[in-house]
Amino acid sequence: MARSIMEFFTVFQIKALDLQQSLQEVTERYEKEKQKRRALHNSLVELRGNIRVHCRIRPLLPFDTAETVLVKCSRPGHAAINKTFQFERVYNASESQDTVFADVAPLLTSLLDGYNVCIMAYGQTGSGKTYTMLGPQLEENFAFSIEDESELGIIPRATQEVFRLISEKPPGSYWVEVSVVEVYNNEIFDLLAKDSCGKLFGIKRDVITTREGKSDVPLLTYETVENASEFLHLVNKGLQLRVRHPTLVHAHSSRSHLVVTLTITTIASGDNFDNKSTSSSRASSPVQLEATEKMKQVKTRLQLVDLAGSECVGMSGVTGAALRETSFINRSLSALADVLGAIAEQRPHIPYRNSKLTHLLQDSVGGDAKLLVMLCISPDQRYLTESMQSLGFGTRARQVQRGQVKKKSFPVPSKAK
Ligand SMILES: Nc1ncnc2c1ncn2[C@@H]1O[C@H](COP(=O)(O)OP(=O)(O)OP(=O)(O)O)[C@@H](O)[C@H]1O
Repeated sequence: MARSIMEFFTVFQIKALDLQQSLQEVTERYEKEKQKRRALHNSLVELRGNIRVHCRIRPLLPFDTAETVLVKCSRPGHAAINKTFQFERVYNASESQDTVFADVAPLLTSLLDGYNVCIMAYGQTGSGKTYTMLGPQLEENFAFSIEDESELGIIPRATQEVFRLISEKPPGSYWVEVSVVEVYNNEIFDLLAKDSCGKLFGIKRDVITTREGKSDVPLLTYETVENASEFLHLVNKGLQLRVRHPTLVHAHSSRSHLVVTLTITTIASGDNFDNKSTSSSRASSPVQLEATEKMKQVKTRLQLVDLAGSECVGMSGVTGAALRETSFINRSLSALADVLGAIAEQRPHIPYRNSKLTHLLQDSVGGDAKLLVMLCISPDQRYLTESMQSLGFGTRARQVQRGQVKKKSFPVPSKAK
């Protein structure tokens, strides 16, 4: 009896020790994870110039880690692959839209602090770009489902977060405008333009370079939105005009690049604008008045980009018009890679104008925006070549050294003479 009680206590002690150990392990792991998240948060807020790449992968191998992707493969008739890719963050299959967004959210704080921000999804067709940026699409049209909030992608969540952050600021100090554009067959379409009956229909627009060297789309429709649901409603309507086409790889393949832009205008308040200097430089003419009013505003831009997927024609089995679309998609994506290559090599000429996509994204890719690339990788071993290409694109993007990102601030008014 005494022996079995002793045994019981020993077992109990060991169990208690186990429990204590695993509790300690869990706490340590939790602390490590918290530190990592804090570091990621800080690095996003402090992002200065370089491009960050996060990789969303429905795994090639079960042992991809939080920062590395290991591709290891031997196929008969092919050279064996054993390659490791390093990114700022790698998401595995079990990581939710919530987790992905939690890593993106700090960029939105930067947006209201005066930085331009661009988040861009890149990857092979069917790899999850639209899912990551918008959420699951409805079958009947291109709209995304807003029923299940946990499935919402970066675009709707980012808008909710922007409006939440604005609600914490003094009323009337910010306003938000939205534009929705698709680049299809190397043409730009304004998806919020309306016909004479007020019905949305995509009007062709052009992209130009302004005298200041910025890219601009004259006559583009900007709609003012006052809350996230107005925004979602508007974007969903615009999305129904987006071109899609079934392919052998993806039944609802996007055939165009989608660029949703939120322009935030910050109105100067007593804190961020020197009222004394304004009164000393009081406007004496309409031109001067307009100039003074402009000085009281700062515009920052959040560009959210769902690129069309790179595609191997042999795999997607497209013919006719869809084949033409594929050729335009692949050409514009290689123009994007060329631009990154030229920036990386610090060439004097950056070929932005080789495609409408790069011309449109010029200010975000080469300019002063904080840029995050969400790399999406297909889980299917059949698409290994395309996955390797995407992983290579992400690696190149990380090597690009850009100029410093610039914070927009209110200009200091010159003193009146
Ligand atoms: N992480 C994920 N979890 C669950 N489902 C996903 C995930 N990523 C993608 N999917 C699903 O996979 C399918 C293809 O995804 P999606 O439409 O986002 O691909 P895509 O990269 O945008 O393709 P394309 O470039 O051809 O438009 C969709 O049905 C989508 O809901």
